[in-house]
Amino acid sequence: MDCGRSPPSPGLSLRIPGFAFAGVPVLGAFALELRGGETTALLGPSGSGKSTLLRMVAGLLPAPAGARIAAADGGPVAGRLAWMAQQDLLLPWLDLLGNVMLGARLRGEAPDRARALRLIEAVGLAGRERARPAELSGGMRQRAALARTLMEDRPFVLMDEPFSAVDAPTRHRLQGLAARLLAGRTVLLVTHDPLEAMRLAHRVLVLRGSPAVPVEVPVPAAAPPREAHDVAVLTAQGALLESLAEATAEAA
Ligand SMILES: Nc1ncnc2c1ncn2[C@@H]1O[C@H](COP(=O)(O)OP(=O)(O)OP(=O)(O)O)[C@@H](O)[C@H]1O
Repeated sequence: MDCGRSPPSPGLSLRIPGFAFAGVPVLGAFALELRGGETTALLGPSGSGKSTLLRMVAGLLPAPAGARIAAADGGPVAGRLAWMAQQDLLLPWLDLLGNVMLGARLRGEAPDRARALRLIEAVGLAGRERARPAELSGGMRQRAALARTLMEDRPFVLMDEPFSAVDAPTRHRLQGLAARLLAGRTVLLVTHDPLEAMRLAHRVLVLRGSPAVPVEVPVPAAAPPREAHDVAVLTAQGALLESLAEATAEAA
């Protein structure tokens, strides 16, 4: 199934004047353009504000005064976002098909059952439509979560450590699947995994400093998805790891 978007999704423009929780600064002031149809990976030390930024973009946290989060096509951001988290957030009492169609049901719309079935097939879960989440492995549940994210067919996709809870080979397969199915969307991917960032992202940012601001790091010349064993990917992964170590030392 071709889930890519053509033409690609619009870009997202973020201008954050800084952000604090109860007076404790978390994010510094910065402006960031997420290019349309591209995946931007965001890394940084634990507590540097990655999820905070993601939640702000998603509208789950009130943006501070003076912040601007805008779509490059002038359209709204709210209502055009899909979210995929580390926890699959599947409802245990619904089967796989019910979970994939949940968004439409919650909005009181008639779900597109044929599309849901095609997406379930695309993530390799055909034949498991009637299975409850408890009957699926962790990797299968994340694939189900990916199908549910794609079911929303939103131009903007926010992913918060989407594959961190699964084993390395499963993560590797899920990354390939996500790259194929999310092609053309504007994706902001929070991850702790430098290899994941270098495989999937057009641009890689590290939150550095205190309060933290995103700093761009070099990526291999080839367009993503990139092979994990590619020398350029491994070299970039090493450099990213060093940048993360420096960021962690700065934050300590
Ligand atoms: N609701 C909240 N109220 C107060 N402080 C918060 C709240 N949410 C997060 N924080 C604080 O804001 C800072 C940034 O948290 P955030 O979850 O964005 O970090 P992160 O980079 O995503 O971390 P991790 O990699 O561990 O998930 C942390 O110091 C955290 O304790």
